[in-house]
Parts: sequence; structure tokens; C-alpha cells
Amino acid sequence: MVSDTAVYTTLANVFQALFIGDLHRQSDLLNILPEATKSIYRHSMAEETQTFSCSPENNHLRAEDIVYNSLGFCIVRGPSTLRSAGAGVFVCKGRVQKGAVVSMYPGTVYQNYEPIFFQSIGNQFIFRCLDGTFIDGNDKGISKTVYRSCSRRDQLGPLKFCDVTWLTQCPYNPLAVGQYVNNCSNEYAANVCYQEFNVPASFPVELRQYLPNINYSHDIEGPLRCVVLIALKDIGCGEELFSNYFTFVR
Ligand SMILES: C[S@@+](CC[C@H](N)C(=O)[O-])C[C@H]1O[C@@H](n2cnc3c(N)ncnc32)[C@H](O)[C@@H]1O
Repeated sequence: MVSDTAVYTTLANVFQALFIGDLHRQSDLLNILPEATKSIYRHSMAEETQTFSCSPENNHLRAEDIVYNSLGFCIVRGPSTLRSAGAGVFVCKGRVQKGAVVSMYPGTVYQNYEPIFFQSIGNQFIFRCLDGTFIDGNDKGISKTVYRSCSRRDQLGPLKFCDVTWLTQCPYNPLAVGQYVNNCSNEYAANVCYQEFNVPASFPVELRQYLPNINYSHDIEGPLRCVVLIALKDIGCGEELFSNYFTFVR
């Protein structure tokens, strides 16, 4: 198990790198941030202007490259090694160290008393946390509609509290593909496990837009539940991620 502090630090560092890589699109948000927060990015803004002043779109690093620079690896969805298992998730660049946060499980977060019946019909992407909280990571149908609707409900002007791009083929946060990780088998042992993580109130407000989770209800008090996938061993480039659907930590 990895400490909450380590998970927090990893997510904050990667999201900050993604935010800095995206500064030319974040000007509305930067304008409303407190001066102390703005000053964190001032240096990067100056560099960004110098580097990208000619052709911002063409020169901009891709999110995958930013994650690679930040973590030393990148992951991607692709056809699974397992026959007839559909898609899976692979390390496509670099190497994952044992104990690293490899991926995130995106989706709408439901308390155990909230209605999820219609969303759950034929849905292979519902993750059940130890305390009965559910995360619906389906990127299609009613699940997709519910997530989009919750995200718009919670948005305050340019301030977004979650990422919706995991619902597309090109997520801004490339780690948000954990719902596509397949179950281990006799042939392929688990190399990642699930770990629950509560996003504390102190998580930087400008970085929440990269969190791929949102509460179904607006009035849930307390931290947002996230689930991250942690490497159980070193994982090399080209290897597929496998979890054990029936075990997770905490
Ligand atoms: C959460 S989804 C994982 C993503 C899925 N592969 C896809 O492309 O949608 C779970 C489903 O993946 C398939 N799956 C996962 N692990 C598998 C395995 N070890 N062997 C065969 N199918 C598997 C099963 O259809 C299962 O219901």
C-alpha cells in the first residue's frame, strides 16, 4: 500500500505539469486565481510565451509526453493480449516502478444509498469500494450522460471540478483509463492493484479539472472518492496491466 501523501504528491505533480503544458488555454482561469497561486505559474507563463509565441498549437507537448516527462512512463488503451477480452491498458513508453501510481479509475461516484439501478444494467465498469461507494466508469450510454451532466452542474465559470475528456479517445489526463484494465488470469498475474484515495479539500483548485471523478449528488459532504491503480512490481514498456477484480487495498 502507498501512503495517501504519496498518491497526493504524484497526482498534484502530474496535474501541475499538465496545467503548465496547457497554460495558453487557461487564461480565464488564471485571471480568477488568487495572486499567491498565480505567482506559482508566473515563471512558467513567461517561458510558455517565449517558447510557444510563434505557433502554440504546433509546438505544444502532447499530454502523453507531459506524463512521460513527469512520471517516466505513459499508458494507453489498446487491444488486449487476452483473446476476446476487448480493450486493455498498456505501458506504451518508459518503465513503471513498483509502488508507483500507474492509473486512475474514472467515473461518477455514487454513495451506496443513491440510485444506480438503470446505469448498472449490463454495465461492466462499476467499481465497488470497500465502504459500498460505487464508481461508474462506463464511457457510454446513460453513464456518460450522467457524468457530463454532473460536471456541468458543478462548473463555476472557467473553474471545472473534474475532467470530462476521459469519455473521449483523447483524455487530457492520460492516466484516466483504469476502468479498461483487465482481470488477471493463470497466464497473466496481477501487476497492479486498486487503492482508494480521498481527495482532500487542500487539493489545488486549479488542478481539480484533471480529476476524472465527480459525485452524483451535489450535496455530498466530505472529500471526493478516487481510486488509483498501484504497481505491484516493475512493469516494462509494452506490458499490459492486469488487476485482480476481487482484491483491493483499504
Ligand atoms: C471493466 S471491463 C475491462 C475492459 C474491457 N476489456 C473492455 O474492452 O471493455 C471488464 C470486462 O472485460 C472483460 N475481461 C476482463 N478481464 C478478462 C479476462 N481475464 N478474460 C476475459 N475477459 C476479460 C470481460 O468482458 C469483463 O466483463
